[in-house]
Amino acid sequence: CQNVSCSADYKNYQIFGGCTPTQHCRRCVKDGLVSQEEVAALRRLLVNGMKYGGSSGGASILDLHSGALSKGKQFINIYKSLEPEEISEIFTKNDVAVYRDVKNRIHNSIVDEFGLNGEKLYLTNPTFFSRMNSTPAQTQHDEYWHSHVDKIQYGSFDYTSLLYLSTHGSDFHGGEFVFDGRGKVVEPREGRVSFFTSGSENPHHVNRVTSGERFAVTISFTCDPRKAIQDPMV
Ligand SMILES: O=C(O)CCC(=O)C(=O)O
Ligand SMILES: [Fe+2]
Repeated sequence: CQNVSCSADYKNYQIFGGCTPTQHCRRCVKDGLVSQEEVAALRRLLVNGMKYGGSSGGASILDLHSGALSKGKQFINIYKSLEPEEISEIFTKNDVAVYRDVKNRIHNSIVDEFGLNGEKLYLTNPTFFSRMNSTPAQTQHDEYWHSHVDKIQYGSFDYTSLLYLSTHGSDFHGGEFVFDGRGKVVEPREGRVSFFTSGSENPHHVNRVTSGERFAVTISFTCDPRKAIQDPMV
């Protein structure tokens, strides 16, 4: 991991002991936390979900918690617009168990790396699968290449994690993850997990994908129990 000085962003929110990053801000990359079989299951889930939707531009998301799925220029809620049989074509109980296990492992890794109290770090919204490709943007949601700070963009985030389900240089070109400033790059590769504190100490963007398809999962954590979300139900 690489240490960075924490920004003052967290002071604009309530501070939660044993969780809020006020002293230790960093960026970590871990390989080997997630197995090839798990990656394959999650990637299949994402590809299956996209059969029922997909953005008309270059960025599509599927959020199993809220049910949001990109479709054309908008979003549908899979739990409202799809039949139960269609939902079961997207994911099985086993796939959801894989998702939960992987998420818990990443949670534990963040807790260890930052010395947190595990009971005080919660999953938050939005947590979602993403597919990015080189299709020209149709709406702002497709413009994934802009620099941003997750805590400012999404509010509740304190720790952001990213799980990559495809590999830069073989499944797709472009699409590197870049921390702005000194331009430190994380090359997406299958099973790689990157996590970092979500404040202004870690502004970042994704380079435009020039060919192929980039699959990832954004898994977000908060220290605020009021912002906690539950595992998806099946
Ligand atoms: O997919 C990525 O590598 C980064 C996505 C991202 O920055 C975000 O979801 O906030
Ligand atoms: Fe981000």
